[in-house]
Amino acid sequence: MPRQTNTRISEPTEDLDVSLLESDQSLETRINDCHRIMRTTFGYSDYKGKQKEIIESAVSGRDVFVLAPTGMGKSLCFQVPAVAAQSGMTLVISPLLALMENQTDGLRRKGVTVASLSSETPANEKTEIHQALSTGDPHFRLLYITPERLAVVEFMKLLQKVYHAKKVNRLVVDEAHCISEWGHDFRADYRRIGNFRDKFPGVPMMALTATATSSVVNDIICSLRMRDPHLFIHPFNRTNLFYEVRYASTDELSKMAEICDYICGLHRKRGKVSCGIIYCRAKNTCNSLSSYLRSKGLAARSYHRGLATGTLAKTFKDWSISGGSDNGGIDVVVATIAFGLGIDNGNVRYIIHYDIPKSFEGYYQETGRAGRNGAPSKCILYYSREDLRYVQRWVTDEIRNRVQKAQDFQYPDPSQRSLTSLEKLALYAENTDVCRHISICRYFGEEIDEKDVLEYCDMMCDVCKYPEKTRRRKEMLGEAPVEFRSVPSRAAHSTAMNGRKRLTDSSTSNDSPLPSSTTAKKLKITGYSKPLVTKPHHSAASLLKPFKAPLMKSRRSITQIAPPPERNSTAPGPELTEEGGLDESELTTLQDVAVSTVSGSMLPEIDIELEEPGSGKIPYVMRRDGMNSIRQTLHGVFMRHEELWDRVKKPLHVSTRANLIALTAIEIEFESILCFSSTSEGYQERLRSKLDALGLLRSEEAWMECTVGQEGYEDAHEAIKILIRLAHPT
Ligand SMILES: Nc1ncnc2c1ncn2[C@@H]1O[C@H](COP(=O)(O)OP(=O)(O)OP(=O)(O)O)[C@@H](O)[C@H]1O
Repeated sequence: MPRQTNTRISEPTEDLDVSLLESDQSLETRINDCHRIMRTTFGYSDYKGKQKEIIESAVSGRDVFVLAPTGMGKSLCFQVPAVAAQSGMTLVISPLLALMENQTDGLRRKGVTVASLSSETPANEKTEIHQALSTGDPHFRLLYITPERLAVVEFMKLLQKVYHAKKVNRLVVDEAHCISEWGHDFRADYRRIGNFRDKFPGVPMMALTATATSSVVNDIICSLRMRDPHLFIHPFNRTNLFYEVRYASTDELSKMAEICDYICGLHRKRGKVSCGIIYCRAKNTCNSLSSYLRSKGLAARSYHRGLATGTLAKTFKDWSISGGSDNGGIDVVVATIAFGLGIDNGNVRYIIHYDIPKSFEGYYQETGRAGRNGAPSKCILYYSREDLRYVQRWVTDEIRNRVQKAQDFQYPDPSQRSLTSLEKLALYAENTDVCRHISICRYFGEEIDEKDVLEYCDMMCDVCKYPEKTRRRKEMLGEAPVEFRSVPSRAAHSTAMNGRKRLTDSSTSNDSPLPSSTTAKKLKITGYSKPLVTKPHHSAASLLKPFKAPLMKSRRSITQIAPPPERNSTAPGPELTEEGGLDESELTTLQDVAVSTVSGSMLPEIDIELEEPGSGKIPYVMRRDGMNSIRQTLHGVFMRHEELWDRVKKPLHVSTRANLIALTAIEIEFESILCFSSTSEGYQERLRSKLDALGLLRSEEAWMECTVGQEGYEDAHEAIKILIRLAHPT
């Protein structure tokens, strides 16, 4: 990776059309204006990191590439020149609406005129922005857009007007790693931003990211067609973050209880609420963990894409209230990666990864939400080989699909970077010898001599602070590390099994490799460890109690159970498709399901009744039918695959099984369907997808923890968790 960090202020390169630059003021005046704006508008007494040099380079008209750690203050690098310019606007491309909103709100509070254009912008606001653009000289200093906007012809025409009036000062690409197919957050529309250079020659560019390896940096520069960009590469190290890996069991209860204890302990120690984020891969895990934490008195809330936009906005707002629940806000957000990029709250004191992120970059980005005001903060990663194996399988499947597609359409072989990144994250987690700060920085290509460890870590990781303890803890992982293998490429397909090779081979990893000292300790990932069994924590007990199913009249009402039908009953339940879903011909409409359920003979008669709903938004009959459909589907699956009962790990009498299925159905209906539905249509939609997912219960994957991003499996696994929990009450 080019390591140019030269801070010289250079005049614009020859091929730039200088007449298009911000104003006719001298460079010195423009720079001084920036310094003034930094102090007056933004209220900072001084620059942070290389902000000054970056800003100076930008106003000189250069293309600029900024690679700086999370929380360094990258936004200021383009906001200050944008505000300091006497006229014209800066166009900012941002990947997430929440991120755009975050920044525009912040700028408005500082009195900056700013606009944002997205699918969520109200029609009247959109019209106003279009009108402003059509004048050729919009009044706003910054316009935030998503990359998709650059494909809107009408918008591009308006932009041409502004460009011809010489009022497009700069194009900024925030979170630029999204451009690169090798970046962890690739977005196809980002790839097309490069056309901007052809359409608007001479407009300087700035690309910023916190997570890019050398190949990603080069890819971004090429894709954007940046010209001789001035590179500013900051060290990745975040000295105020304490990194710790906890070698976790797959015993969810212990993990949840330990997390709860950690948070409560922190509150006690600091004498006040401490703000934090817990990252989970699956939405359902977010829901279970946040309910658990709430049951323990913490103000916790879930944040994931399964929730309504309004709910997410409120959660974000409440979480941003300084002092958390002490001041009417919330203490902790339990989130998927949807709560990631750009989340900027200086008070975040801890980040917990409940399970392994998909990539090293994702881990770095997410931990980067902590300690943004410079105060010490903790980052805890729960790691188990079982969990790693699940994610590995998922990432491998993704690559396999892409290899297949490449084969079908004669595309070049896809990159296997995602698997490499996951492997490196596993190496990081399994390592107990090398300082975690050093491991992170090395991953991003920094060359570090271990004797310089003190510059990187002042006892701010478990390896440096308590090496013995860390090593002992790791021993609990057992003797069966996980083996990583690349997916055979197209070329290798012909020689099928010869395609097996280690991912850390230079042939598959075109990024700066981890130094030999680390790679030498390559994981002997050869199989899978036995689950690590830790003693359930005392406070986990309450989690074993079934969730209250508020709409159920009483548990007593389901005790009279008619004998279930024989296994080869002549009244089978809905047929399952090859993929494990419900056959559409069997279940054309929910009404069909309901009728077959209620009048069908396959379900044991159990006297269950839901209580009349409080809000009454969803008709009672619909709810009852929905719950019965769930029962019927569960019943059908377990009848056909009786071996599944073995997985419940408890001998159950047939009547108890039926009872258990009924209780599970009640809870699923309430927790996963009703709670998320405000209209009958929404309810039916959710019910339908839930029923499809329940059909997957017969597949192996559904019983595994790895439900990452696989909607159906996530739902199926959630149902299993409910069933198992209810089967093992304390
Ligand atoms: N010169 C400065 N002095 C003090 N604080 C600053 C300065 N510049 C920025 N900050 C603060 O640093 C924090 C991080 O800024 P910002 O969100 O721009 O970081 P970032 O580098 O974009 O991080 P990420 O990549 O994680 O989104 C913000 O709270 C911001 O107010």
